[in-house]
Amino acid sequence: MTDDKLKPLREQIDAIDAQILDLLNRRALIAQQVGHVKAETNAPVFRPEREAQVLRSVADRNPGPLDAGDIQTIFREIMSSCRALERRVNVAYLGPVGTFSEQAVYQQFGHAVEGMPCVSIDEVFRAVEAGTADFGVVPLENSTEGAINRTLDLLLQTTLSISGEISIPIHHSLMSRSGSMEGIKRVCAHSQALAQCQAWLNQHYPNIERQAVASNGEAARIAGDDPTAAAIAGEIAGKKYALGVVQAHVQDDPHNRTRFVVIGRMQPAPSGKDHTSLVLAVPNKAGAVYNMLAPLASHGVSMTRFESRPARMGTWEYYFYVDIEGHAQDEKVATALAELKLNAAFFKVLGSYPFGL
Ligand SMILES: O=C(O)C(=O)C[C@]1(C(=O)O)C=C[C@@H](O)C=C1
Repeated sequence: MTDDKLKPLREQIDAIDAQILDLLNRRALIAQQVGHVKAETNAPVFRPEREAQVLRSVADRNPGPLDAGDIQTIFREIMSSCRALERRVNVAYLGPVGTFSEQAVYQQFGHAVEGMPCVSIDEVFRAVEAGTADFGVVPLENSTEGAINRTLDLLLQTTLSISGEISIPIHHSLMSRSGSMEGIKRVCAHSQALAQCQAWLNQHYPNIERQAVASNGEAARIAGDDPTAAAIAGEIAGKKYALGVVQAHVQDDPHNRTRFVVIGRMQPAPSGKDHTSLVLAVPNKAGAVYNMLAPLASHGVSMTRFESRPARMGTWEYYFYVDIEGHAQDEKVATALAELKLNAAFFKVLGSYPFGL
């Protein structure tokens, strides 16, 4: 009975799938032509501003019933596969596989990329600077724990630019081989993850040793090998090492998120909705920070983030990491930046890039 009703509906789905298949391949053929044009001029294959515009436009035009976010996920993968026909880009990230950094790579580039897990944030920068990887993805800040200082320090020194941002919800799970805490003597995780779960751990397992390891992926690997170790990590990492979930969502803040940035040698053109990241320093005198930022207000440029970091050596006391709305090529931003530069003892534009989706 049910099958009788399903048959004509499935026939309609089959017919539509044939059309989708045809259209996808027609799109891919055009992307291949784009690839040839780019190859002639050595132009970059990955164009974050164009991808952001396509994703915004499909979400805006989406009539439903499919969810706009789901439509974007589908189109991100379509563009990823089309891009891979032009050339498959390599993306270095803080490994091992199964970490939130890897998830951030796929959220930005789709799955048709070559992921290159690296052992440290330094290694990610080195791989991109040396040209071994086209892009890198590094964590910049966590909503509970604040800035990732190593990333800030390396952004100051590097010749690379920020070409994208990605925000990922961070849900930590406590996991072990058996899926229980019986016989568990230590809980392993990255120090940031231990910090993000400390109230929960204090309440539930105050007497179990906590061990900081290089990454949550590494913690999951350890727990996969050692029946007396549990790991705090994302469930993707847990699945990779066949761990059972003792308790999901053990992070203290349910809205915990990490913001990642994409680093590379290219500088995206304006997409219409962009952020620009800067590093500034001012001479150490009263009112200097206030004066430094005055051009932003006077030209109507909004500041979305302000972070200070000790300079450690040299003439200035602090570096200020500032994010603003807009692209460095937008007229009012360009004017404000030119004025900022005049007042600053140190001034570096880290990059302009599309708003994270
Ligand atoms: O428009 C381009 O430059 C393309 O290469 C096409 C395309 C796409 O599939 O839409 C693929 C890769 C780029 O990152 C942007 C868009």
